Amino acid sequence: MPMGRLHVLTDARGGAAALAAVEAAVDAGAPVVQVRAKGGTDRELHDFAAAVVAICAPAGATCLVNDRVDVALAVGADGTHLGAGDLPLAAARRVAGPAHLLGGTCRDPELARQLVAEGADYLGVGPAWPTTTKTGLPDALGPSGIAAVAAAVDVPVIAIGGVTAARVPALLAAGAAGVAVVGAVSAAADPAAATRELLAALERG
Ligand SMILES: Cc1ncc(COP(=O)(O)OP(=O)(O)O)c(N)n1
Ligand SMILES: Cc1nc(C(=O)O)sc1CCOP(=O)(O)O
Ligand SMILES: [Mg+2]
Repeated sequence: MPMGRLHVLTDARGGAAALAAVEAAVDAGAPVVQVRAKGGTDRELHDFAAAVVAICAPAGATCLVNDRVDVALAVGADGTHLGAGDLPLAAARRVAGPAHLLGGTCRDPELARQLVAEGADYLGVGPAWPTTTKTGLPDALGPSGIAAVAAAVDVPVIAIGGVTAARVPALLAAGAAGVAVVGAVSAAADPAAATRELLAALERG
């Protein structure tokens, strides 16, 4: 399955509003949705992820689950995105098999190379710019930090953190294959229009 260039991450609170934004984004052509829900029970995460798969699958959109390869497999998602505190990428690969998409978060070329050696299909690299969506992140990498990682590996680099349509050209020029967003779609007054704007920026390059 080809890796889409726009990853729309769900509002971490989950629920009906998050699902409505996913539906609008997928209807507008978002190729990848990442289920990113924090703070709920395993059952709540499972049910939310299953609902996102049910939106993505008929539209041909790829569905990834953040943090939890077990939940991704249980709901029939296409892949899992793993961060520093999650199951190691190599372990997730052993559990999920070769066909399951696996992405890993990294912020420097050294970890990027390690994750690819462990079997990463793509890398999420950030924060590209400061973000209000997540706390505790290191300083923003800027396009030059994204470029350093993109030059080190041959898997797609998906830039994340403070991404807007206006910032897409700088990221593509840095070697990013695509972008991941939370606020730019989930917090938009019109998530479908916001998705179309991001897709147009990616298409223009
Ligand atoms: C595409 C993409 N890149 C990076 C991240 C961050 O993932 P992670 O390090 O697991 O942090 P949380 O998202 O769990 O807060 C991502 N989710 N997606
Ligand atoms: C979930 C996440 N991870 C990041 C990282 O750099 O690892 S930045 C981020 C939040 C991205 O949200 P927004 O598009 O609203 O800035
Ligand atoms: Mg995570």
